[in-house]
Amino acid sequence: MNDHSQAFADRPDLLTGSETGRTLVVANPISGTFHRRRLEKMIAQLRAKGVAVDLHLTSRAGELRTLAETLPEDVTTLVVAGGDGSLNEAVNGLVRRSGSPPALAVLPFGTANVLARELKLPFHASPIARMLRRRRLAPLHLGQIGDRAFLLMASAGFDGAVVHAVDPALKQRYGALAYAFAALRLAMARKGRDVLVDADGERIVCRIAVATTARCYGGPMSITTKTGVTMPGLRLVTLADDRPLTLLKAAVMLGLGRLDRLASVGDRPMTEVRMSGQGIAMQIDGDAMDTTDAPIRAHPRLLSVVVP
Ligand SMILES: Nc1ncnc2c1ncn2[C@@H]1O[C@H](COP(=O)(O)OP(=O)(O)OP(=O)(O)O)[C@@H](O)[C@H]1O
Repeated sequence: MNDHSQAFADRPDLLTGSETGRTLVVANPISGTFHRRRLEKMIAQLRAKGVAVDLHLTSRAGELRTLAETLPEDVTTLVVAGGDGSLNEAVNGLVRRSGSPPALAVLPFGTANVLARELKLPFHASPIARMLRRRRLAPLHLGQIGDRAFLLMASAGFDGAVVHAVDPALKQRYGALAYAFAALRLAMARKGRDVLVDADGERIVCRIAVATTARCYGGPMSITTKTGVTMPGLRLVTLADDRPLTLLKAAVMLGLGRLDRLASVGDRPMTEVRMSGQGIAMQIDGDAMDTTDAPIRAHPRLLSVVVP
């Protein structure tokens, strides 16, 4: 039993099969901070303690989703060694399984690693191996946009435009700084576009709209204090204007975890939201996505995640 046992009270199947099953580690070798030796050290430590572990390296985008959907039944833990984009693929495979899904775990190798920050996961091999052996589970609440699941957020407006504008070569080289460069360039040059948000029967016009399951955003920064991935309920966070000074203030307040102090920020619970607007850009879990006005809501399936 653990602190989250109550949250699993009506889903005991998510807590079963812990010690006897196999663990599959799927690593994305192109994720931002991939580190072969850290990966091998974690696996060696698990095997030394008798945990049955297999390793698979992805060779293309999209592979993880298929793997997660078709995992053999005896795999009870899927460890994603990668970032939030890889995790998004994994959850989209796991929610399509008919039976009880394996627990998800993370060896953070991404650039922003928002889920890892949200769950306060360790980043080094030994504490992760210990965490996997202890196998303490928490519920992982997801959102969906249309039929695609997300584990952190789906958003439209300035932040979507930044994700689309990031140069992959700069991201590989400078990591999270590449987002700051892109944001600065866009903030100075770009003509803002309205995002039209239909939120549970109300129309909101803003410049950034984020439907979030998570507390963290863009790394360790906090976009809301009113939800988190282990809690049910999405929040709709909006920013009414995206002039450079407002964006600067928003960045500072995000860093302080007090975004809701800004007059131009809205933070409300949401059930169903649609986002639209001429020429707006969208992102999902930190990756660019095609613009869609498909409904955004809580995902009906609950997953479980290994936590410290
Ligand atoms: N072998 C591969 N070759 C090319 N792309 C891959 C491969 N494996 C996975 N991908 C894609 O790489 C994308 C980015 O990977 P990932 O999210 O792991 O790292 P990141 O972008 O550095 O981290 P973060 O999302 O935390 O910023 C994923 O969306 C995934 O679809």
